[in-house]
Amino acid sequence: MIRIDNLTVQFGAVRPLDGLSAELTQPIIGLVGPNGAGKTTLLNVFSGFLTPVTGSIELDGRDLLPLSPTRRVQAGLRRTFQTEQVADDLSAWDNVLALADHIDLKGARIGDEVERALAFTGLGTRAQVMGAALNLYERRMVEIARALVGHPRLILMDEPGAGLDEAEALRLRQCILGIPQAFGATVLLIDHDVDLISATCGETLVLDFGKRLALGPTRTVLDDPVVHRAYLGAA
Ligand SMILES: Nc1ncnc2c1ncn2[C@@H]1O[C@H](COP(=O)(O)OP(=O)(O)OP(=O)(O)O)[C@@H](O)[C@H]1O
Repeated sequence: MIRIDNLTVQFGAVRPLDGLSAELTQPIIGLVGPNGAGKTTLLNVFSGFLTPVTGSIELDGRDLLPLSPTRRVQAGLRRTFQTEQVADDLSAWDNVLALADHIDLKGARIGDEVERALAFTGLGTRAQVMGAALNLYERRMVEIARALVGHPRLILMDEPGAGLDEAEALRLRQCILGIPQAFGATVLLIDHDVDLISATCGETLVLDFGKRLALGPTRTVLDDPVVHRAYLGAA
């Protein structure tokens, strides 16, 4: 369970998040809104890249914001990025293993976890391929595999579907859908692909100008005329 309370981020006169509060309880949660609504800013606050001027975030009852970014990783917070962070000169295996630098898993156990994460994301046979030789879809899956290592509790995904073709988007969808059961983690998913959000997210939070425009079951939220006007009509 994620509890966001009165979160405000300010850059000069701009407030990318403005008094945002929300309780999120589903295993897969959508985060949508028009360009500039504050979605990535919210992920940056979760990760510790940004400090809000007010507010708090609790993950399963634990106050997240006082923790350093590294402690957040140890507490089970994971993230994939809009521009994927895969090192070209490391194999898929070593790219995933890199997360071990931030967690307490050592030796054989970390190897087992890397293997499981790569197999789950369909990269089992690509483990020794260098990052530079992986295609866009495979690089996205490496990012997701990295997020699955070391008992994740909350995985933040920033537009994992961007630039994928239809078949790849479908495989991504199946992967995301399987994460809560296979790894016991919640997924908070930003994407402009409404089909991906609809197919995966039990609930969806809609931001507009840094404020909460809607929150509820995904179908209800996406059918809301206010959401349509602010977001879907403009998408
Ligand atoms: N470092 C910064 N300094 C000043 N303004 C910023 C900074 N980062 C973000 N903003 C502003 O905050 C607002 C929210 O940006 P954010 O990237 O969170 O939106 P978003 O919903 O993720 O958009 P998109 O869908 O385009 O990725 C925008 O108006 C943006 O210009």
